Amino acid sequence: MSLERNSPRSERRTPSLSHRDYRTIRKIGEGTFSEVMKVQSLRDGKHYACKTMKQPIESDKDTGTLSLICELMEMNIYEFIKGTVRCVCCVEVLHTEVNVSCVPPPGRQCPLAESKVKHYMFQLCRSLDHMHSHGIFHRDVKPENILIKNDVLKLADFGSCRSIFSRPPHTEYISTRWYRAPECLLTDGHYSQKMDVWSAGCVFFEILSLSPLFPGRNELDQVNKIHDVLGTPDITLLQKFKQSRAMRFDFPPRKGCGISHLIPQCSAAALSLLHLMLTYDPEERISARAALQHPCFRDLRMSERKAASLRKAIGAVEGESSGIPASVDQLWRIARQGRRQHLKHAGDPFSRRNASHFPLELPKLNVVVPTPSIPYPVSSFPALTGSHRGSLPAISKKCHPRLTKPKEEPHRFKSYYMPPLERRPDEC
Ligand SMILES: Nc1ncnc2c1ncn2[C@@H]1O[C@H](COP(=O)(O)OP(=O)(O)OP(=O)(O)O)[C@@H](O)[C@H]1O
Repeated sequence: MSLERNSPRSERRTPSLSHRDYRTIRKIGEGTFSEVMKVQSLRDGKHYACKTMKQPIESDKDTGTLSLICELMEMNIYEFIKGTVRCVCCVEVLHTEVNVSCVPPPGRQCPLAESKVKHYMFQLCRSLDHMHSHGIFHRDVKPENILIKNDVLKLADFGSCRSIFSRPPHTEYISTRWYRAPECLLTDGHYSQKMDVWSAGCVFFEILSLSPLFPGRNELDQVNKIHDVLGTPDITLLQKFKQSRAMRFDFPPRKGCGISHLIPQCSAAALSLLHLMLTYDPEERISARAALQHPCFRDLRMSERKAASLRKAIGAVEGESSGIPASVDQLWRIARQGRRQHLKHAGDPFSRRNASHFPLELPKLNVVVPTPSIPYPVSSFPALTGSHRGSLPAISKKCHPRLTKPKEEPHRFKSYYMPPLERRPDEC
C-alpha cells in the first residue's frame, strides 16, 4: 500500500484514489485511533478494509482525514476465540451460526485442536521473527491485533512499533495490560523485542484455553496475576529490575500454580514452548526465531520443507505438462484435499499414487512492516484519499497526533500513550 499526499505534485506521479473510488458497505471494527469499514472498490469490484483515522490532520498545507485501504480480513483472533462473526447490519459480533439478528454471542464452546493452534502460533512467531530481524518490534501484540482469514494469520496495527536499535528507556506505558511483559511492568521503560514474545505467549495460552492468562485489573493486579501462575522470580532478577525503576516494589517470595495446571490437556511440546515464551527474565526468554525451531513446530517445519521441494520439482517440470498448479494457493488447495502428487516421473507429476502422503503446504504469512519512505500522508479530501500499488498489506499505520508534527518524526514514539485493555470480566 502506499498513500499519497494529495497535492498536485503527487497527483502527477500516481493517480490518487479518492472516496469516490470506493463504496462503503459497513463498519467492521473500531479501535482507539480508527474506525474500520468494509468497502468495495469501484475500479476492480473487490472488497477492502478501509481504516480511517479519528484524528483529523491539520497542517499549514493540507487538512483532512487519513484513510488506509488494506486487504480485508475475516475477523480478529479475539472474535475468533469467541466464536463470533460480525453481524451483516452493524458492528456487533455474533456467533458464527447467527447472521441476521443481533444477539449476544454465546462464545466458543469447544477448544481448538492443538494442531490448529500450533499452526497459528507458527505463523505468529514467524511474523515476529520477520519484524525483529528487520529491526522493528511491535509492542502491542494481542488477539485484537491479529487478523485471520482462511486460517492465515496477519499481524496488524503497527501504530506502536519501535526500532530495536533505539536505546532504552522507552515509553513506559506501552502494550495492552493483559499482554504486558514483566519488564514493561517493573522497569522504567527497559524492555526490548522480547516483550513481543511474552505477549505472543499470552496469546498462545488464550487460543489454547479460550480465556486470557493474566487478566489484571490494574498494574499491580497484573503483576500479582503473573506471580499467581509463575511464582515470584529469583531475587537477583527483581534486583536487576529494581535498578531501573524509580518506584520501590517488594514481592514476598511465593510459588505459582504453574501453567500446566491451567491447561492439563496441553501436549508436553506445546507446554515447553509456552514456558519458554513466558519466561520472566527477558534475557532468558526464547526469541521468536528460536521459537520457530522448537520441537512444537517440528511437523509444520517438515511440511514446509516437503512443500518447498515439491514447488521446486514443479518448477522444474512446469511447462512440460498441462494442468500443473502454478501458484502456492493451488498447491495449498491440493494439499488440503489430501491428494498426493508424486513427482517420481517428471512427465507425470500428478499421478495419484501414495495419495495420503501429500506434503502439507502452509499458507504464507504476509507481514508488512511500515514503509519508512511514506513521510506524512496527508489528504485534502475530507473523507478518504489513498492509493495502492500491487499487493495490499495486512496492516496499516495508526493515526496519531504526531501526524500533525512531521518535524518530530524521529521522536514520535516517545510520546506514545497506549490505553489499557478494558474488557469486562464476563468477556474473558
Ligand atoms: N484489514 C482488516 N480487515 C478486517 N478487519 C480489520 C482490518 N483492520 C482492522 N480490522 C478490525 O478493526 C479493528 C480495529 O483496527 P485497528 O486495531 O487497526 O485499529 P486501532 O485504532 O489502531 O486500534 P487500537 O485500539 O488497537 O490501537 C481490529 O481489531 C479488527 O477487528
